[in-house]
Amino acid sequence: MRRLTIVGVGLIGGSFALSLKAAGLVREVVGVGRSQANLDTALELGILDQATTSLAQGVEGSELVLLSTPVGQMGDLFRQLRDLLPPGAVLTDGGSTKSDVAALARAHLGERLADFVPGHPIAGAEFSGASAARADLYRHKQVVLTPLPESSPVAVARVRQLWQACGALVPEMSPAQHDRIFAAVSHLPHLLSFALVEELARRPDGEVFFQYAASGFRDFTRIASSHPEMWRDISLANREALLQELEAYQAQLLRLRQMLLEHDAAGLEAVFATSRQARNAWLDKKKQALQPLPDAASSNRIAGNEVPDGKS
Ligand SMILES: NC(=O)c1ccc[n+]([C@@H]2O[C@H](COP(=O)([O-])OP(=O)(O)OC[C@H]3O[C@@H](n4cnc5c(N)ncnc54)[C@H](O)[C@@H]3O)[C@@H](O)[C@H]2O)c1
Ligand SMILES: O=C(O)C(=O)C[C@]1(C(=O)O)C=C[C@@H](O)C=C1
Repeated sequence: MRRLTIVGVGLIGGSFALSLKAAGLVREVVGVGRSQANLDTALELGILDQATTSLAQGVEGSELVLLSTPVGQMGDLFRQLRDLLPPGAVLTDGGSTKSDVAALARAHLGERLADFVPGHPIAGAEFSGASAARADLYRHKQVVLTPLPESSPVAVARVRQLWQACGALVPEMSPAQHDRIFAAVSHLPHLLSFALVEELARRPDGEVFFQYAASGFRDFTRIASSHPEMWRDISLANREALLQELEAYQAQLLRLRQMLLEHDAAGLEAVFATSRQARNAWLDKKKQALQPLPDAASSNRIAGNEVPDGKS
């Protein structure tokens, strides 16, 4: 591809650019940002070849545009891109929520809706900005596409091919199913982690607790170091599903509370045992999915999926 544009050059967009550059699939990457300092970092790190704060300049002559800003920015970007997206260009995004993004695209993109393919890389970290970007972030990770009925099959195939070239597996599902799943396995855990740390930080004697907090606390709260703006936008965008998951979790906490009140040792142990078994089974399955196939000639093939070698 001659020119790729990344709107929002942070962990997700920067890693996509680095990965496609490493695969030799893109000649020039243009970054559009709102902070010059972050764009300068991206230029220094070789993520970008050109940088601008103007969306109009940034998408000029581009063949593919990735929106990798917080999801709260996307409505405004779609509104502008309806007229700015070059003819023939494909538009995609990496936002963590999909029903809101699909609705915003439908509301603002007009005839260019067919060129839009919503996506979500299930890979990330608590770090943000261009300096957090890594060429291998998507290797052996999943990238969920939630194509719209209006999305052109050619655009979907193109986006799928590029994520596969980054080393990712690319399942598809509906935006609603996506949001239900990720409310439970991503959005709720972040809410809980932020909540615990903030509650301790607000205590007048909070310092004492932090002083003695160790690896259990560190593991549970790693994601509370994530970007507040990004998580504000995700929480509000997926509010309905998140509220449902929060209710289910509250019911579970009440159940545990009752067991504690009743000194119900067997009940507590049964919950912990089921949880441990489920988590270990999940980890084993993940490990197995990453085993190379017996006849795999290269590490680019992994069980159940073909991952191309980056040449198109
Ligand atoms: N961090 C993760 O683990 C993760 C994983 C999967 C998906 N996502 C999603 O990917 C997107 C980006 O996340 P990230 O972790 O790369 O964030 P990030 O903070 O590292 O990068 C986002 C960048 O977008 C820029 N930006 C914000 N508004 C802009 C605008 N209007 N125009 C141009 N640039 C703008 C910010 O200044 C920042 O540099 C979010 O939608 C997030 O929900 C994040
Ligand atoms: O590893 C992390 O720090 C992440 O938060 C990554 C994580 C997740 O919850 O798994 C966060 C948000 C995304 O949309 C996808 C992935």
